[in-house]
Amino acid sequence: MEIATCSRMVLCALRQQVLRCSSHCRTWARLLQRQRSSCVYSSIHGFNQDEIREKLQAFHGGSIDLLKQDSGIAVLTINNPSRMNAFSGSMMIDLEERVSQLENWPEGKGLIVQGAAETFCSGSDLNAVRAISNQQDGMKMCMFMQNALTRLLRLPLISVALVEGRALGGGAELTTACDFRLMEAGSVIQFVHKHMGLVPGWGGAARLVHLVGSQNALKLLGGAVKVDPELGVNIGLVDGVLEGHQKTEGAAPLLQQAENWLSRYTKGPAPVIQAVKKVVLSGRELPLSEALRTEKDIFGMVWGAPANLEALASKSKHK
Ligand SMILES: CCC(=O)SCCNC(=O)CCNC(=O)[C@H](O)C(C)(C)COP(=O)(O)OP(=O)(O)OC[C@H]1O[C@@H](n2cnc3c(N)ncnc32)[C@H](O)[C@@H]1OP(=O)(O)O
Repeated sequence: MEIATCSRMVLCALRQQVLRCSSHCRTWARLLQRQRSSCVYSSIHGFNQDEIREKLQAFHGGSIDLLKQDSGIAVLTINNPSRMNAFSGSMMIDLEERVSQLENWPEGKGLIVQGAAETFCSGSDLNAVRAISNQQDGMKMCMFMQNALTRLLRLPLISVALVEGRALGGGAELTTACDFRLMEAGSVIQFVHKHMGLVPGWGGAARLVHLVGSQNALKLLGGAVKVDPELGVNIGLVDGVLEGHQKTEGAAPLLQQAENWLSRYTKGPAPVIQAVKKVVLSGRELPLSEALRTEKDIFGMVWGAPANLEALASKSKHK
């Protein structure tokens, strides 16, 4: 083949590659924009993020810790052991910041949300709740947490709440902002809101109805039912039960068990795992026509991409 013809072909292939890349970039940008604008509340709802952050900052204590691992699985730890991992105001801000970090993690595939010191989370810090018991501040805190937890659930990562000990009130709501829930034998999830003269406000009721149906949700909220692992599995709230590592001799540490459980869904390249989460998320949340269009966009990003080309070249069989 003539050198000129050969160079023309290379140039043509390069141009196609550039066009393809810029089209992918535009699709990514559009999807990311969709994800960002997917906060439930913004200024048009009278929500002022800076104002509520300033208020929440006054109630400090504890932290939300993020560990991003080379495996592509991150661990988010609710860390306030002296208050059974209750959420102080500053922890709510921390949570929002950690979610932002996870939204910008190209290598990410999975997320485990756990509590420190062998319990999950006892909900809002009751000291903060008492201090902001006026209706306006309560609503602002509720909007802030709904935004943060909605973004948590919409991360392009497959997420698991690892429930050890107790998940109460807002802690129970937090478990519903993950794709899956694993419970240690002997642990409890309880929407205790009714006993506090409340209903869920962090989006937990809406998500619970999606997970277990309105009949079961009504029972759990109306009766402030203690959900043990057996009941959780029976009603579809819980996806797996882990051996209590302290009570069962030879059992692996809980976090290790959770990572093993999750790894069957996170095996493979990050762009493919993220695409899997995105198509499921759009199917879960969008009206059918919009979900189908989003699925097409996401499909366009994996079609002909390295993982797809590699699989085609290896002539893999699915026996
Ligand atoms: C969004 C709406 C919400 O989340 S409303 C909040 C719902 N949560 C609650 O009402 C939990 C109330 N706490 C409890 O029922 C018990 O403390 C539980 C979690 C069952 C633990 O009991 P127990 O093992 O006996 O420990 P304990 O009561 O001595 O607690 C240890 C220390 O932790 C504290 N703690 C616990 N939960 C919270 C909380 N949500 N806010 C603030 N502090 C909390 C306790 O007060 C106790 O502190 P201290 O040792 O007395 O200083």
